[in-house]
Amino acid sequence: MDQTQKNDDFSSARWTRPKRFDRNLVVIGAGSAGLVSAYIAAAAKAKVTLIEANKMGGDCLNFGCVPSKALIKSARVAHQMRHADHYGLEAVEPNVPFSAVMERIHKVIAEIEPHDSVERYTGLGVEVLEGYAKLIDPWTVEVVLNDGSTQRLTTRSIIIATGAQPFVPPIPGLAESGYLTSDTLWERLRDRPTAPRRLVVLGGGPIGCELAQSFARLGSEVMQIEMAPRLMMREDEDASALVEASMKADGVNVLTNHKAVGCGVNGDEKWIEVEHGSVRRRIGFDEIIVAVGRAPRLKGFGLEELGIKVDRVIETNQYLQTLHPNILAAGDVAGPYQFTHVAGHQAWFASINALFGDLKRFKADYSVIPWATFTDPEVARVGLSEAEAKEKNIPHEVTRFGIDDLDRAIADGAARGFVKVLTVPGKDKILGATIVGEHAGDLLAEFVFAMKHGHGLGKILGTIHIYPTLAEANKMVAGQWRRKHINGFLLSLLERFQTWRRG
Ligand SMILES: Cc1cc2nc3c(=O)[nH]c(=O)nc-3n(C[C@H](O)[C@H](O)[C@H](O)COP(=O)(O)OP(=O)(O)OC[C@H]3O[C@@H](n4cnc5c(N)ncnc54)[C@H](O)[C@@H]3O)c2cc1C
Ligand SMILES: NC(=O)c1ccc[n+]([C@@H]2O[C@H](COP(=O)([O-])OP(=O)(O)OC[C@H]3O[C@@H](n4cnc5c(N)ncnc54)[C@H](O)[C@@H]3O)[C@@H](O)[C@H]2O)c1
Repeated sequence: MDQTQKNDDFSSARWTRPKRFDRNLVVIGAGSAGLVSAYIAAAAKAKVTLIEANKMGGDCLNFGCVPSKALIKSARVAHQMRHADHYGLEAVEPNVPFSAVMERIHKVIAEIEPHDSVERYTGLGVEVLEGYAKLIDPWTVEVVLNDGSTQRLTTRSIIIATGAQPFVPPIPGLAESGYLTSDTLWERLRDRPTAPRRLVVLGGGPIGCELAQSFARLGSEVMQIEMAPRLMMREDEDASALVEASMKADGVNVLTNHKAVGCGVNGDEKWIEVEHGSVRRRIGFDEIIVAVGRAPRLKGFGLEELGIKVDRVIETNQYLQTLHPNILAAGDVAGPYQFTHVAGHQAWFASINALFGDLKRFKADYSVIPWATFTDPEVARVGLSEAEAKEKNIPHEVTRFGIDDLDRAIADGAARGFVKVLTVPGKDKILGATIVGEHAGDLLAEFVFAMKHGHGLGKILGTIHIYPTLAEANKMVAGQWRRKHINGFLLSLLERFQTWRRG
């Protein structure tokens, strides 16, 4: 819906537009969306101010992608030590000084921090203010700086890039049980000598799965509670089944179809009550991580006062403009996806439309959006899943190659998973691809590129892939598609030709 067309009550005419502006652009939030927006604006020679209330780099660097991937790596090494006999070495039970694992995570964050730092962005020509921003009118932003002082800025355009935060469900007793979230766990568990002994992970989405598997591999007894019938509901059943089997093999006790209904503390013993059908039971734990989704940060900084709807995400049009066309939104706060690379992608549209929208606007393009969940095996997808194609009645053909048959995967002891490609019936045009397996997130790039640039499976088949690599799986699936579509008439002609040539 084009927000710029409606809601006269809050049209900009209600406020007095300054005759001139201090800045071209103010960006609120220095996470993935805000950093990229500010970077592009500075590159376009705009006077741009970036405001961050908490940590430069936002959730991805400080609480999300970076710490979780660093944790996954340590957990994977522990897993490999435990299963070293698969590679002809002696298997050993790893000794896990948990605080050292956490220290490494903080070192990794510190090593990446300079990429997103105040110094770097200042050097790029961005003015960075550390403080909390609030919209006063469609062209004025007030910042309460970390030193307690206040500053008011006037600007032609504003980008809201305030991100999202863990959603905490209203489960009775949860607050009293002292729950952890992705925002808090990296600090709260930092100095522990060992991983929590009994850990409940609430939620079976990407965060829940990545964390549950990692903690299990680092020695926790993990109970993962998911109210849906399976883990990773957004992915096809065959993909989530492989992940679930692998998590169970790692010792995660996966309880699907279980809804958390209450928590409590009896003396030193914390418990969570879960409901499965009509049966309720209590599970004791030492720590609980809540990972049941992320809610956009929408309230408390002036959006409501400007009439911008804040129900679920910031309502924007296809150009990422709110009902005030000079106020735009990007990243988790705008939806519909919650990924760092999508936040960065939206930032291009938001910043270009913010700076030049009155001359030319660009619609945010969501036609080819990839993502991966970094469980072991990884699950990566671009475009349609099989379930979505069926649900939307989209004609499609499925071609599947089992990675268990791939030379390099066999040599690496990683012979599991698949590449599944959906194509237009009778054509090689790719509608979607799902890869489950080692490095699936990296392998998917070829399909993302092909879809983005309109190349079909024929082009992938016609491309040399290095032997022996995991990437050959992409060529294999294309080869399988080709074999299904061989022209029978041509083949019989060929056979007759060869027979004739033998005399
Ligand atoms: C555990 C975990 C793992 C993840 N793993 C991945 C992954 O592997 N790959 C992936 O693509 N995505 C991953 N994500 C998602 C990814 O972190 C987010 O999609 C991404 O950080 C969104 O960026 P953003 O700029 O929209 O918001 P954020 O990174 O949340 O940045 C918003 C910033 O705005 C600031 N802010 C808010 N309000 C104000 C205000 N009024 N004034 C000033 N500043 C304000 C906040 O302090 C924050 O720093 C993960 C998330 C989590 C939690
Ligand atoms: N690798 C990645 O790219 C990556 C990794 C982590 C997070 N993320 C992003 O962060 C977003 C949020 O992830 P998430 O895993 O927190 O959320 P999610 O919404 O993807 O999954 C939450 C799960 O919790 C379940 N749930 C909700 N309430 C429950 C209850 N009371 N009891 C039991 N189960 C309950 C839901 O059924 C759902 O399956 C993701 O959608 C993704 O965009 C991305």
